[in-house]
Amino acid sequence: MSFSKPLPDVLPTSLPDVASLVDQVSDRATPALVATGAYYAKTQRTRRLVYGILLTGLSAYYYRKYGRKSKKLYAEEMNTDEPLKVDKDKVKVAVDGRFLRQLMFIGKICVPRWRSKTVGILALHTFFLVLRTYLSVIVARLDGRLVRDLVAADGKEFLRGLAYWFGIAVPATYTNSMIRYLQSKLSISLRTSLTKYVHDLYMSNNTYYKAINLDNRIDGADQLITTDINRFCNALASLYSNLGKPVLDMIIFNYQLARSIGSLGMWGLLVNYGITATILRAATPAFGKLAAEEAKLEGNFRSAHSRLITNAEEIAFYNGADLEHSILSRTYSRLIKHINRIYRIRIAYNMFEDFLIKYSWSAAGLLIAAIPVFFPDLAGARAKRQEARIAAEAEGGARKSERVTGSRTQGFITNKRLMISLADAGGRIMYSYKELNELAGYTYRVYNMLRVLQDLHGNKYVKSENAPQGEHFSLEAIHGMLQLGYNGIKFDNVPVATPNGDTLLIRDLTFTIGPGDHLMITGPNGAGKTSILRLVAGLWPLFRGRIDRPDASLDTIFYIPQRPYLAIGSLREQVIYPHSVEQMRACGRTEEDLMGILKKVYLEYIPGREGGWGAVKEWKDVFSGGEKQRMQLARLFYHRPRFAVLDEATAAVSTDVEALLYSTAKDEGITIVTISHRPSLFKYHKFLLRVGESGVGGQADGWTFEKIGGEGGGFLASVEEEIRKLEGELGEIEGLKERLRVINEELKLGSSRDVEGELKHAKRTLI
Ligand SMILES: Nc1ncnc2c1ncn2[C@@H]1O[C@H](COP(=O)(O)OP(=O)(O)OP(=O)(O)O)[C@@H](O)[C@H]1O
Repeated sequence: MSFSKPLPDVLPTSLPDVASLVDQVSDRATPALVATGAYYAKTQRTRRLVYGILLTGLSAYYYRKYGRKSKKLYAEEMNTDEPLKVDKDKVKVAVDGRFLRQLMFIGKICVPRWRSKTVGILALHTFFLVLRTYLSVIVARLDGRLVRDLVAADGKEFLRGLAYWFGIAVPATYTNSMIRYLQSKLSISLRTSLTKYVHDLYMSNNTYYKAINLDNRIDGADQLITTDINRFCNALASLYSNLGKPVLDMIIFNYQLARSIGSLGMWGLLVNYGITATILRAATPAFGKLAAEEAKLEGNFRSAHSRLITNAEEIAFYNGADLEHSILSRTYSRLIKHINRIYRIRIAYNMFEDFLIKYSWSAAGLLIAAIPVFFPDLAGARAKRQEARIAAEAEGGARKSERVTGSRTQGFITNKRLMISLADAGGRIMYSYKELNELAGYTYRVYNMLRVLQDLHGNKYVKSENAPQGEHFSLEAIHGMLQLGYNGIKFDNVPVATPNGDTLLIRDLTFTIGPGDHLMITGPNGAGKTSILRLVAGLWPLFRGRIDRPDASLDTIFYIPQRPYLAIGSLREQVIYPHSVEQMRACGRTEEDLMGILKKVYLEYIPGREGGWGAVKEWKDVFSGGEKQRMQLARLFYHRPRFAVLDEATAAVSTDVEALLYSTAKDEGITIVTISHRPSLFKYHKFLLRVGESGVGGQADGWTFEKIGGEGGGFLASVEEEIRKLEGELGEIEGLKERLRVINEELKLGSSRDVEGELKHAKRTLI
């Protein structure tokens, strides 16, 4: 469609490249792992052969499970050429291949290129994470040394160790606070990229309108954009440090430990991790799904409140507080019930997790740290070297045993501290699994939102599952053409149908108006009058036919909708909407000009009453219904378009303002298209389009287009019809009068004078 604005350049146009990246990595990783296994098998001892086979087997297993399978499984879903199908009843969230692919898709939007601020923050963050791990190793060693000197009662060395301890505290604390700071910066940076991208999509090509009116795949876009993106970014940034740091810790500490506790101890540790991870994975409840559900319920609760604020006056007039109260309570209790369920699930899970990670791991850690003490032959290279050195240096006897004890104490304390850090790191990785699950939930929601917004931006829709059968048109087959640049409005065989294509409102509409051809559109409620404008504005899909219309700029065509809209901002901005103050100044318009415009619509008292042009208020609550409509007319005179489309825009203004509006508009060379039921407006127009007439097969999808006052007496015919209608209604009054008189006589309630009074009143009301 010619309205289209190109998609932002960061848009991943298709996903297969991401998917193939995953595949390439997996394809390369597997042979590399196989080769590593083979290397171990060939060059080392039998024990390493077993490790090699184990490693190869494991990697092949995981690749088959999550790599290839996920590619096939999710190929259709991840294909951005096809609109995304969202099953709202069945939330599919888990830490699996689909999650990784969705995360990569979003990641590409957050970090579109390597030379970006986010990558800089990430690099700095990584640097501090590595530094912290390095400092932890130094602290562990220092701890061992301090205890050794304490046991040996070596005061001088002990004090020196203490000095080092304080020396390390400064970079260590700085590193810790930098990590926290960079984590927040990372989250903000991710959020900024995502929000900017979403705003670009949402606010162009009428995507925001389509998301609400034409497609029901996402609920509560506001909640998704304001809250879910934020949660996603926080979860992702915290996961990076919560997962990145412990993973790094594990590698470095394991390496350090291997040098002390020997490879048996190391493999003991790895087996311990493997078993724990498998048990936890199997036992972890579906936290991702629960988080996605929670976010949805939060959204419902929030939107119930937003609706109340938006419609406060209407609800108050209806006295609808009780019903609205029950709606609010219901949405809140649904949310709380769900949150309570999550908490209950967490009690058992946390107990299990703590037992497994804190207690069983500590016991395993103590056992492993004791290996060099009880089985010196199985100890690591460093421990053996140290023992040998002591043996060579010591003269023997008591002196040797003292030094051996000191060394063992130092080794044990260092190992214990490393084990504690390792257990902590391992624990955090395991705990992160829960966070990872929650991240999967937010990823699912954000991914769906992004994909649906991209679809809508590119006019790709998915028909509702509940759409009635036998519909006339399909959102998946839009063949119409909307052409800009025409000096008039021209419809050529355009069917006006509801967006889901199930109702044909007007059959093959064809008419043309040019400059000065003021058009009035009339017809019964729901016949499709406003829908004609929706098609002209490009809001609804044009299934077939062709529409030619002026360019989309404000000085060519201007719409005044049925429900007046008042924007956030000053009084000045209400008149010039959607211009900004800068645009107004650039056009050379002043406040005096604005005052002249307000005079035309009899609103010149407003700036004085409201405190000047700069006053900022909630204007929808400040203006009366008629004032709101007159403000809309003021906008029309400010923009002076070539064509103005008024949808019941004068229903609440008095007839004198109405008359002035039409004569002023015509004086200013504005061609008017009016939607109205009121025959009194006929006289201002040149053409009349009636919709909702009897059409093919007696359906109300017919229409007539005629010249008012032209040949065939279209206008006169309509006036005569109106007179006939009024006479019919008056005839009914005569009948009622007679009936009332008879009843009054029967009831002996007196003369018909009071009845006549009633009737006079009724007549006055009618006229
Ligand atoms: N987003 C939508 N999706 C599906 N149907 C819609 C949508 N918006 C409006 N409709 C339906 O389209 C039909 C025509 O609506 P339209 O607003 O064009 O009527 P109208 O002739 O302007 O009525 P009125 O005189 O009451 O303003 C109505 O039946 C309405 O329910």
